[in-house]
Amino acid sequence: MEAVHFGAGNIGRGFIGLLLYQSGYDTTFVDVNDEIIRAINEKKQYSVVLAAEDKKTITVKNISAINSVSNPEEAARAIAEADIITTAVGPNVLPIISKLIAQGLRERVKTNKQPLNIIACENMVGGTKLLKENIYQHCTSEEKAILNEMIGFPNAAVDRIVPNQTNEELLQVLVEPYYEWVVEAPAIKGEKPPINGITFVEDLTPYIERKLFTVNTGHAAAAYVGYHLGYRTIIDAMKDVRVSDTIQGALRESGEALIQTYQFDREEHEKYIETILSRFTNPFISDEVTRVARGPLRKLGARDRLVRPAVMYMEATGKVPVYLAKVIAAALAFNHEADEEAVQLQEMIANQGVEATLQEISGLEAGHPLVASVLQEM
Ligand SMILES: NC(=O)C1=CN([C@@H]2O[C@H](COP(=O)(O)OP(=O)(O)OC[C@H]3O[C@@H](n4cnc5c(N)ncnc54)[C@H](O)[C@@H]3O)[C@@H](O)[C@H]2O)C=CC1
Ligand SMILES: O=P(O)(O)OC[C@H]1O[C@](O)(CO)[C@@H](O)[C@@H]1O
Repeated sequence: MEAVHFGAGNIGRGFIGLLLYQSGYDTTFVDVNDEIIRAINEKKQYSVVLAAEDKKTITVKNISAINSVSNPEEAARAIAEADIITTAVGPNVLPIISKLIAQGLRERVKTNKQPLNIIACENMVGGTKLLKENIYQHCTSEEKAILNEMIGFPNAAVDRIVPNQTNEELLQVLVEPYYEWVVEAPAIKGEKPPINGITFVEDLTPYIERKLFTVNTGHAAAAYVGYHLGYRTIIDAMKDVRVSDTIQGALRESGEALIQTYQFDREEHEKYIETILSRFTNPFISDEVTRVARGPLRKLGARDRLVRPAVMYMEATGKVPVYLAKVIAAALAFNHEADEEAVQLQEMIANQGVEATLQEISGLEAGHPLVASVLQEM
């Protein structure tokens, strides 16, 4: 079985590539980082190390890589022949890879009548849907009609903490042992992809929202408040009671929103929160606050991990969140100079003020009580 995976980064190598290998796929990574691409083609394998006491190491084999910028024809050919396509490139890159995928699918449908599934593994609601919409922008109506029959675009939720890597061996990846990959079954074309480790569900919405508004909301709280207080790593930030109190409060608020919206069992949800918090303090992982805080414009978006649970909380309880407002305020203050979105955010604030900036990024209308609550925390 042949897999094409876009993005040979932390999640690409440390999570999706690993599971594809363990399920019997030969994987072609498509990326733009020439150093990584050359290393994959030269070594033809890499190690995944589990961040736990025994540092269990798994060797991932049967891999190759293509540079989509210098060799788009070869990448399109790989897409045409693939049995599964996955991505872990970041939400902002999905529109960029869509033209190449459309080109590959156009070649594919001329000769290959097998159904194919494309799964975006990104931290967002509706990642594959967004990718599909972008692919379809490059297709004619006739092509879209054919793709509708042959290509499945299931949305997915992926959960595994993979920090930035500082290993001597370039391709080696350190990952937390925990993982969860949930895929919506009804959108699949043909047989379900035989990937060990995927949980197929009928309705993804509760799963992705529970994950995004617990793991990622809590992690973002640690990162933004931790950065504000001068911490470099998540584990150090978590030791500060001002950070841990804010996380607990933010997860109580997002938890209330999730429980009331999706009728999750309260006790089960509290256990889920505890598991998540213990993952943030894994002593075998050193995760930088600037990695977890990366992309504040995206993270302050209407459907992302801060504003959406805050609005859901207001809809569910009629109250304005306090702790989520604190985290949104800390996110607005994120001014890390190496982060393009943080620089852009600070320019927006300097030019038009905090209130107008928050409204523009989050889509909250003027006079929204959440905006007032955030401004109080600044
Ligand atoms: N690192 C983590 O713990 C987790 C990350 N995610 C999600 O996974 C996605 C990837 O994140 P990471 O692996 O951490 O990022 P990363 O930065 O380590 O990897 C992204 C990869 O995409 C490549 N890329 C960039 N532009 C490209 C293009 N035009 N074509 C092909 N490849 C391109 C980069 O060169 C890089 O190798 C994001 O959506 C993230 O939110 C989800 C769960 C956990
Ligand atoms: O990958 P993003 O969306 O930029 O955000 C970082 C977040 O993703 C993760 O990498 C994994 O879910 C977390 O470590 C963190 O909450």
